[in-house]
Amino acid sequence: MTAAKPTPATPASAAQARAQEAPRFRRPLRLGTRRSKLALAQSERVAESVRRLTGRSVELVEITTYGDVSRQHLSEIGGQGVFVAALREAVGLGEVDLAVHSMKDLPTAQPDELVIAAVPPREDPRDVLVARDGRSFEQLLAAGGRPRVGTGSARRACQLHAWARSLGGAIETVPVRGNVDTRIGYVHEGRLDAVALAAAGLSRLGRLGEATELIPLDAVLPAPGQGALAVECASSSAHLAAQLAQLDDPQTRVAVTAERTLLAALEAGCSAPVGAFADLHAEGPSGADEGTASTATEMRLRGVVGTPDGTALVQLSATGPVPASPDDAVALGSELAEELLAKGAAGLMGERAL
Ligand SMILES: NCc1[nH]cc(CCC(=O)O)c1CC(=O)O
Repeated sequence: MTAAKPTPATPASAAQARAQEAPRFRRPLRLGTRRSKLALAQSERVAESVRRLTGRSVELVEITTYGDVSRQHLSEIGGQGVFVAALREAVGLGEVDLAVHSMKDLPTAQPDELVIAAVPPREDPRDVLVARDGRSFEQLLAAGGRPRVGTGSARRACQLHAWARSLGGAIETVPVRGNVDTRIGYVHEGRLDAVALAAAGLSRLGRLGEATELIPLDAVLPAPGQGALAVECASSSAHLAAQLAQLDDPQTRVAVTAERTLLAALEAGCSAPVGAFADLHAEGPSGADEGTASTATEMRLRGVVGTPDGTALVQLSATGPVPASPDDAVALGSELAEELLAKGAAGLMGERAL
């Protein structure tokens, strides 16, 4: 600390300055959230960023969604969209000012009255395994029998079966749902040999250390948008949207835009076995450097579609210059979707068990 100086007449921080510029915005912002630990963790993290950026207080408003109370299997009640619908409704009705969604749970159709004001920097997009006795996937397979792997996701089931086969083994996938504790509990209770989860979810709960393996992207592609968040507000809240835009990471936005375009173009239901991942990298042979924000020149979009038993699977990739705007990312997503459809993707999705 330097010696005390006379207190300046101007506000001490940029945030306070902004708050003073717009006194009518000083009531607390209401951020609608689901009540699960994961939703609360990611909502609180975004709330903290919004407080820092705007100097406004932000309060969390818990909203119970049908998906939280129903014990039905997700594919029967309409997939992850059920979690999002109630939050979107609350934003649309002005009951809350904004909502934070896991991007992968967000339906690809964007309602006119809502806008994704920010897509913050993405976390690790990969899936992980939490396996018994700290075992790797290969070790589980080597133990013989058919290890029981819990997942409620057709995408994960499809690719995990295919991965096991590529290693000369076989697994049994067991549908599970419930929160992270419940799922991991099945492994500790000995009911399952492993469960597959999103790294980002565990990480946001501070539990990534419980993962026994980060599943390589070459084995299992994540759900479109996995690891990313969407900060949504009413389209009519232009001032708020402009403030929230400061949380936006353009690279994450173009990547998830490409992935979600692929999903939409495949006309896939949200429980369909579609994986997609776009990464930005420096030009050159595939597998070259990851490419940082400044050096990336290309974006590669990978997509996979298959049957839940993993016996049929189409995986392709498309590479283009780093999109200058989300619209350019749409082009790459559409192109890859067309190629996947030409290779029979529609037939594979049609075969999925409902
Ligand atoms: N399916 C529910 C869901 N929605 C978002 C995440 C994790 C966070 C993310 O992917 O961004 C999870 C849990 C999981 O799939 O393990």
